[in-house]
Amino acid sequence: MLQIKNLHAYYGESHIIKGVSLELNKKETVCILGRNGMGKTTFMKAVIGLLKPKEGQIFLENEDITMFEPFEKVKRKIAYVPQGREIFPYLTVQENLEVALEASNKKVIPDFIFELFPVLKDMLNRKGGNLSGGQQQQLAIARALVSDPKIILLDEPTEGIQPSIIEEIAKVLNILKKEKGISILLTEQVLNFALETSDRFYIIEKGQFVHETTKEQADVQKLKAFLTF
Ligand SMILES: Nc1ncnc2c1ncn2[C@@H]1O[C@H](COP(=O)(O)OP(=O)(O)OP(=O)(O)O)[C@@H](O)[C@H]1O
Repeated sequence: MLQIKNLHAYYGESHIIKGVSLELNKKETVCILGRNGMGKTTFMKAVIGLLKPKEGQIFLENEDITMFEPFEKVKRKIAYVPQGREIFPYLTVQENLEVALEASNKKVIPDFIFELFPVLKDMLNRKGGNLSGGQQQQLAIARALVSDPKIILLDEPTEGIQPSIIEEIAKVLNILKKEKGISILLTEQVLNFALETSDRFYIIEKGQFVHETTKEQADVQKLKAFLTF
């Protein structure tokens, strides 16, 4: 459903993403694994349109969306959860979710969001900035779900989060895929989380994919070696 072909992205003159291609199918979770600074965030920014690719193409169900602005991609049901969450710290949980509501055509926050993240229901009046890192990540995913996406892009969702909440987030991602039919493209450094959630893996090094495998065929030791210095 999402096809990325020979994508190149730059910061000014710095060539960061160097000809990356991948396919994300319906009801599939694909994970890009890589160490710090290998280009995961840059790749995600290029896919959602915060950074315009210099070369290559992105197709959503055969429509070329390469140069679309992020809001146009959101309209086409692609949601993005950035690294660091970027929730509004001075708005309450409810207000954070309502901001996303304004951008969608819904009037109320769908109930299933609170079924997935009961903790958010208990904290509706709490300021986003007063939540733990894990709760903020849950809020960020919840906010992405308000727009009823077909595809979710998640940039390092486990970063700075305690293990029990990582486990909860893994469960939610699996529910979203299996029960809601959402396709997920994520970046990670935490291999266990990736193995729990993802069907296929790409290893990124210096802006290029250097290894690709399905979960069934994955050599876990090899994946681990790519992630350690
Ligand atoms: N705004 C920027 N301007 C110039 N270079 C940048 C910018 N942001 C990142 N880079 C460089 O691009 C390269 C890839 O960075 P990127 O943030 O995409 O990596 P990453 O794999 O997401 O790492 P991390 O896990 O640390 O976020 C790094 O060499 C980084 O220094």
